Amino acid sequence: MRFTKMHGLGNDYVYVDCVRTRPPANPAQLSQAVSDRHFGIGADGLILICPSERADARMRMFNADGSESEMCGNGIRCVAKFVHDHGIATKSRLTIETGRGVLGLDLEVRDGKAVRVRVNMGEPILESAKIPTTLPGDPPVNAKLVAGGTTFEVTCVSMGNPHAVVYAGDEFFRTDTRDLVAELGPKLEYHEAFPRRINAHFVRVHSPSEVTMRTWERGSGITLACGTGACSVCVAGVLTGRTGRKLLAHLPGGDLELEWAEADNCVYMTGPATEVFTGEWPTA
Ligand SMILES: N[C@@H](CCC[C@H](N)C(=O)O)C(=O)O
Repeated sequence: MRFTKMHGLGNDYVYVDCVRTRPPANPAQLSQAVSDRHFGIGADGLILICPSERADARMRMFNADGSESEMCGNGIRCVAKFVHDHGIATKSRLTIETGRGVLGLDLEVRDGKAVRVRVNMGEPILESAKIPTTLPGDPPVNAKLVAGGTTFEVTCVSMGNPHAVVYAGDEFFRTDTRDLVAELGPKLEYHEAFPRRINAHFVRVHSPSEVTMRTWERGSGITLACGTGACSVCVAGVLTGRTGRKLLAHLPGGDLELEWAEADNCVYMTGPATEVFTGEWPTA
């Protein structure tokens, strides 16, 4: 099986062209195998680029544990780059079908290759999270819950896939002694309030237009960036009055530009997409 390793801000996936080659029989199992950083290719998961009747291509994304997610923000930028650079559709405006519908993308092309992509990530979904306790006076997306013995105030936003945003102290950004994201991220992911599990983001606000965030991803653990997560942080910032509609998010792997547009209620995400190498994965 031919594959291409790509990343968006270090959020890396193995991409397989299923437009021109047969799709893998068991993508969940394949994702676990290729993602293994010691015995596989090494990745946060697997993304299949498939034919679509409604868009230029369709993506299916699998986390490193084999679970399938509805969407991947860093992944969709790389899918667009692959579709463009590898000649599936050589336009600078593309549509990609995802688990949350068809999304539109604008590619910045240099020397024939897409380098940056702006994605219309669609409207945030705010009523999807089922949370037992809401804070008095807060919208239902805000909740207080206890995970791993720590009380969290979370803001839940779905971008097709579920996210919990926590405004956290400096201790969540230190990794020299004890990594609280590694310790408490999984407790939030598997919290009983989230029957479909959740992606957890720990955010420090610098100004109304700038944050730093770290992520614990559902099904993949700590990653260097999460695109849908950064969109949820942008929305959560507006909902909680902490940040404005335009946001620069610093993630461990680099920066994303975000905007929750008033005009159409959609979230726009802009960031890079990078191809690393191609190879052959042995199939039985
Ligand atoms: N890294 C992604 C999100 C991948 C899916 C996520 N782990 C989930 O299960 O929902 C992104 O860039 O959005």
